[in-house]
Amino acid sequence: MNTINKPLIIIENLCKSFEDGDVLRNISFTIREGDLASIIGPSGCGKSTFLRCINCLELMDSGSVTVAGVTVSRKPGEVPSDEMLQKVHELRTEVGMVFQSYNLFPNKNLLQNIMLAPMVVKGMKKDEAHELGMKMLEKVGLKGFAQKYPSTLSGGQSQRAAIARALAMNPRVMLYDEPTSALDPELVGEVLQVMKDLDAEGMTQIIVTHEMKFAKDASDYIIFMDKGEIVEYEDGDILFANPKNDRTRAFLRHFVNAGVTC
Ligand SMILES: Nc1ncnc2c1ncn2[C@@H]1O[C@H](COP(=O)(O)OP(=O)(O)OP(=O)(O)O)[C@@H](O)[C@H]1O
Repeated sequence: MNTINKPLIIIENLCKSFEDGDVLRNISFTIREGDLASIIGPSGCGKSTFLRCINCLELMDSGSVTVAGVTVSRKPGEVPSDEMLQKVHELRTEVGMVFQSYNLFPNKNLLQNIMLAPMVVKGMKKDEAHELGMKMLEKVGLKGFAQKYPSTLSGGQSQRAAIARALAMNPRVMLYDEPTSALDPELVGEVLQVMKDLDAEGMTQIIVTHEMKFAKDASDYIIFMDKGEIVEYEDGDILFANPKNDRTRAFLRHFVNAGVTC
């Protein structure tokens, strides 16, 4: 953790509902450049929705998200304008996302999987994309796997390839939605190690995870969510309650009464 780094992701008053009710309730939070934040919380509390709203895969109902200086902002009831959708597009180019299911193209080898988006989306030349693809595979420890097809890989190798593919778009931020949940226990460590390596290189990362030990050991922040709110968060060894949240006010009072300054 580097406390002098500047904010890279600023989330303000983020709200999102689906037919069954409110899923994100007025979330505000800031993540500094280079930090690794883990989001934990009970099933259905809104972790994935929160992550998906950060890169506007789900457009918020209201509030704003700023990533690397690009802001998408929406007032309650506002119909998305072309300008807003342009901002969504800009913001999404700053963010790479990795899912529980690796979503690799089965009919392409690993190198082709990684080369595709830089060539199609960014118009990169084939030679350059090839060089980039090899570099990304090396970064995740899969240099010798360039010609392999997804069906021949373990889950851990597939997930590392999915990370390499996201990295090839040169994002400022990486988001991971339960990246190790589908893996056999012995394969979890190799994927978490890639995130630790990226952290050491200064990549800003947010991970929704059930890996408590990883969250505790590797994160700069742990964000605890419950019922669509951040109820508390841990920054280094200090646990902060969310002062806007009724359920955590009592918690905060407990700290103040105990003489701890939050
Ligand atoms: N696209 C959607 N349409 C309708 N409801 C949705 C949609 N996405 C999420 N939800 C609902 O929003 C709530 C929060 O879901 P979300 O996946 O964000 O929770 P989560 O904390 O990530 O859960 P889990 O740990 O089980 O993955 C759930 O009730 C879910 O059914």
